[in-house]
Amino acid sequence: MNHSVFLALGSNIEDREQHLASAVKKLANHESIRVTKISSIYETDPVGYTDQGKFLNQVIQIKTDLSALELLSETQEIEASLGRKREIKWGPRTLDLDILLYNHENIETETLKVPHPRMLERSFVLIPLAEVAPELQLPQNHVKITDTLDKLIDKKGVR
Ligand SMILES: Nc1nc2nc(S)n(CCO)c2c(=O)[nH]1
Repeated sequence: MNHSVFLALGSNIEDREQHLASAVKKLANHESIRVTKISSIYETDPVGYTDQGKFLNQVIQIKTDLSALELLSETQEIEASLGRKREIKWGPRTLDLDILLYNHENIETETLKVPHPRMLERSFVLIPLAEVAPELQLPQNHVKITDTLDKLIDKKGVR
């Protein structure tokens, strides 16, 4: 298992906790994936499309032998198996399973961008990520995740 990957999970359709737990279990049961770190679960107000229920968000670290694109098809399969219907693009979802970081690689294909393009402005991603990997240096800016989080909080004026 020589690739370190961080995944973001989110759900705002009940049973939210069950959807997150099922996704982690499916990943852990995959023969080429080992779940190595699991963050706390955070209840967060929806950002972007705000006319929807609160999310539960979580970040996990996995070690895997899968390539990034092989992992993407596994995550899409798990989303589909939990009933993910892409009705409204930014609308409610049973489960979102996003690849945040794949080693320290920059990947850009039609179907996959890593590091996740919106992760630096998402406190619902950065806070659980900082919990499981406080020493992580982000490939985008080579800044420690905890310092990036401080900047985001300053910018939003939340203290
Ligand atoms: N708080 C919160 N807001 C969100 N808006 C979208 S879209 N999403 C889905 C992210 O891919 C979320 C989310 O996971 N959490």
